[in-house]
Amino acid sequence: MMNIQQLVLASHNAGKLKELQAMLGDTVQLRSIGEFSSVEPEETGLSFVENAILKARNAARISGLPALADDSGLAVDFLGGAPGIYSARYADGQGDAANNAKLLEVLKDVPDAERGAQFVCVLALVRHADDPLPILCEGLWHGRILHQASGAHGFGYDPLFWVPERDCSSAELSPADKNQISHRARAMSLLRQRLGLQ
Ligand SMILES: O=P(O)(O)OP(=O)(O)OP(=O)(O)OC[C@H]1O[C@@H](n2cnc3c(O)ncnc32)[C@H](O)[C@@H]1O
Ligand SMILES: [Mg+2]
Repeated sequence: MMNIQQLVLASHNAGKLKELQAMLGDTVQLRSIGEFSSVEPEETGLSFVENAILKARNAARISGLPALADDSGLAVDFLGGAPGIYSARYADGQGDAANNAKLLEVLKDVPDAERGAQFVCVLALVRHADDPLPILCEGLWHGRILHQASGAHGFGYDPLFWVPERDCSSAELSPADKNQISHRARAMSLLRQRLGLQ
């Protein structure tokens, strides 16, 4: 298939870069789009897929390199899938702590049985900015929203996401453990297969 040694990661999120680079190992060098531009494209799509493609094309255009984008988020059952594609902007751009505080507040009277949620990750890889056939891989991770934050690893909503198969929050998992079972790990495993990396 494709022989990719260097990819630009179309993300300004340091947590994603760390996780994706750890999953790819030495086979592929991920360069951050931050090396080329500090301007973040507006995520105007209505789906994770559209936003991932939009970010990947933008990064390929700016860098001249093949580009990988990750569009991800948290879909809460009780909220009909919100914040979903708006997860990063849930508290109007005030950042992770504000997003988490808002989610806890909105769910404060909701019992455990109705606190189901899934992390979603879509990876999009384009060979160049106008690639007519982006490679798309998705991963889901099912869990539940805790009543309070717990754990210091990871990023974003990790302290609020209870992982049933490990009986702890995803911020209590070691980075290596999270990278084995997360939504991002599942999407990356599919991408590695598509690229012939395993
Ligand atoms: O768009 P880029 O530049 O990649 O960075 P971003 O942080 O804005 O990324 P998204 O637009 O994809 O929004 C993803 C949101 O979902 C959250 N999120 C995604 N994956 C996560 C994970 O593994 N653990 C915790 N939160 C996660 C993340 O914190 C953001 O609030
Ligand atoms: Mg974003």
